Amino acid sequence: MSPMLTLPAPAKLNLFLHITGRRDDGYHTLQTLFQFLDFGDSLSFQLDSGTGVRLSPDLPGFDPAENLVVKAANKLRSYIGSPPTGVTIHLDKRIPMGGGLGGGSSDAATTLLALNRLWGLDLHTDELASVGLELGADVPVFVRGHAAWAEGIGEQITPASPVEDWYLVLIPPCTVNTAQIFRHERLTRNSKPIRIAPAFDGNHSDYRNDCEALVCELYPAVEQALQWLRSECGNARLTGTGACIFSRFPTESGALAVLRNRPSGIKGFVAKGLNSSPLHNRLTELL
Ligand SMILES: C[C@@](CO)(OP(=O)(O)O)[C@H](O)COP(=O)(O)OP(=O)(O)OC[C@H]1O[C@@H](n2ccc(N)nc2=O)[C@H](O)[C@@H]1O
Ligand SMILES: Nc1ncnc2c1ncn2[C@@H]1O[C@H](COP(=O)(O)OP(=O)(O)O)[C@@H](O)[C@H]1O
Repeated sequence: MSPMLTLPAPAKLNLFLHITGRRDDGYHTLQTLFQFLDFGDSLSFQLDSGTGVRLSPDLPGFDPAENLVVKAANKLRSYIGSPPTGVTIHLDKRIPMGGGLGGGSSDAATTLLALNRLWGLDLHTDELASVGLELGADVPVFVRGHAAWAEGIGEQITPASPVEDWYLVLIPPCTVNTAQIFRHERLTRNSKPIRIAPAFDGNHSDYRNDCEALVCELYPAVEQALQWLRSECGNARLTGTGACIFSRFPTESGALAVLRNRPSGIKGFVAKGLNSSPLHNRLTELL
């Protein structure tokens, strides 16, 4: 039996998200600031003597073939032509699905980096990021492993260093469909492009999430949670296309105090913002 490699797949926040246009292929141009969280999924990888990709456990009501972990492993297998071995993967899922926390994309990135290491492929990060982009617009930022400004459809990435504050993340009891939000006629798509500033951290009322108004209109649970969080601590914002919302705090204890007070029926957690991905930190430790 080969040794097992266990790696983290961190969640992300979009500290702001401006939509600046729509391309002919329907994808949207945006400007966003990504930061990782010290909260996420965990994946374990073990090579085996087979040729296929096996994933456990099944996510309830979800076709395993559609899991981005399996898709990432298969995409890498076709990219290299002849996979050296099979692999068995265990996914410990903690990031809420469809929450705007990037769990699927992060799981995919962790799978690409793990198999690059275990199969001894030595593919460059640029190559892994372009394989990842075919799986989703957010995968490259997780592959590169640094907090970043993203432009284009999310694939043009510039490393950034926003303040590593504490965040309270609330999980309203609903799942938002990203494609539904992007195809909606009432989504605003005309934010004026801003210039990237190295010290900028999105913590300003001029910066917002352009999906927020529409998501609140379509998902009252998100609007209620946002109103509550704003009444408690002033700042609160949607991440990605939701449904999760977050508020920033200078201390962990401040965030935990508001979490304890949350309305019944809403889950949440407190986590620290990280500019360096725990996945990359772990891979470096293992070198
Ligand atoms: C907008 C973000 C911000 O982080 O939202 P979240 O998904 O995290 O909430 C992401 O870039 C989303 O990335 P991801 O979830 O990987 O999206 P994809 O699978 O690539 O695309 C899902 C659907 O969203 C639309 N889409 C996505 C990204 C983009 N820049 N323009 C789009 O119009 C497309 O209709 C696409 O079919
Ligand atoms: N391993 C995975 N974890 C989460 N979602 C996945 C996974 N594989 C495929 N998906 C699909 O990707 C969608 C987006 O998931 P996720 O990345 O967690 O949220 P978001 O894009 O809102 O940040 C899910 O609703 C689900 O249909």
